[in-house]
Amino acid sequence: MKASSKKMPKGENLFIAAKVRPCSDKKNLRSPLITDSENSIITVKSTNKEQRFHLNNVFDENATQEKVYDIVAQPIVDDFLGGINGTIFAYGQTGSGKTYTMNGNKISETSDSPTRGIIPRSIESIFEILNVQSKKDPRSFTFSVKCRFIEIYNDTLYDLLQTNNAAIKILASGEQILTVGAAEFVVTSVEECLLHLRNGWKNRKTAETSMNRESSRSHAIFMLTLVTEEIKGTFFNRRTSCLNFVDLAGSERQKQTKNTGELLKEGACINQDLSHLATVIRDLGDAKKYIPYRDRFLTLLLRDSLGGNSRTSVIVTVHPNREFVGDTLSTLNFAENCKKVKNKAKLKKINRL
Ligand SMILES: Nc1ncnc2c1ncn2[C@@H]1O[C@H](COP(=O)(O)OP(=O)(O)OP(=O)(O)O)[C@@H](O)[C@H]1O
Repeated sequence: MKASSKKMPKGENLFIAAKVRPCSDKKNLRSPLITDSENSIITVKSTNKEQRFHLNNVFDENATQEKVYDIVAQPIVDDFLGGINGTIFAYGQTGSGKTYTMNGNKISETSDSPTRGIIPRSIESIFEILNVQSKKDPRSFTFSVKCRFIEIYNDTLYDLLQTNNAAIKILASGEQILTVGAAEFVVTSVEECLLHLRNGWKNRKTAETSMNRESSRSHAIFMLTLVTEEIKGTFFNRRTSCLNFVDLAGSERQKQTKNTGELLKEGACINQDLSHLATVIRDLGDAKKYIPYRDRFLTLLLRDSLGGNSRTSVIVTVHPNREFVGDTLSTLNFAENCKKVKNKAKLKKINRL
């Protein structure tokens, strides 16, 4: 299988898209956002100025989940099948549609549901392509897919696939980032993989806040590892690649959320992680020599996805309501900084028989 970069610009830069969710308040029709999807520009009108952001893609509030998948995720999935690591992550303020974009409208949606998100669509595409290849050539092509699912909650890592939701450790060993103690399951079909995804999602920490009825209180990372073995003439080709789907918790302003107690503590931890992520992205954009990945679990886990051996797509989600214009600007500035980050995705070498 060949790695390809269909629809994604050649080169190593991160692919950055913005998505506007539908307005939550029908009376609030004076949205400060103007989307020009044809030219991939989003403009924010605040009190007395206009700020334009030119990204790789801009999806307006009518964009379908299928379109978002085709542009943001399919090229990364194709490369993953060809042996190249990939990451797709969603970033944005609380309630702006990250979980909707990554997973869908509900935890379990059927395979014909138009609202299913990037993760189930990617899983379907991966197994469809692998099964076609292995049926065509069962003696010379074999594959194995494994999945893990972890969350970072209040500065601790948990395994979402273990019923006791066990705490796990993260270790940086040379080029590798290891999640020690995380369960890893072999999955042989779309259904099996989706079952783990849904079970893990149910274990994820969420809570009702004033901004979102089911707000994620943790960063969730669903990880797939693929090993393919192919014999071509006198060549034996073994490739390993990882694909991470990251649904970050949303940034939140205490003034707006009015959270107290545990929710306030969680919010502070989420904001610290996101602020450190923004620092790492800025430092990478400025080509600094030392990047402080190790200072937070989130950035350590994403080390390869940001400035490392991976192809990465970032989808920033924004709310069209005027009251959130400050958060929208902050999210789009984050997107603007991501544009400067360069990755160095590598394909492992072919071994001769
Ligand atoms: N494109 C969309 N179309 C229809 N509904 C949407 C869309 N995007 C988001 N929503 C709805 O908006 C609400 C908030 O979305 P979601 O939970 O995905 O936000 P979030 O960014 O993940 O929030 P948090 O950071 O608080 O977890 C949900 O009820 C979701 O169904």
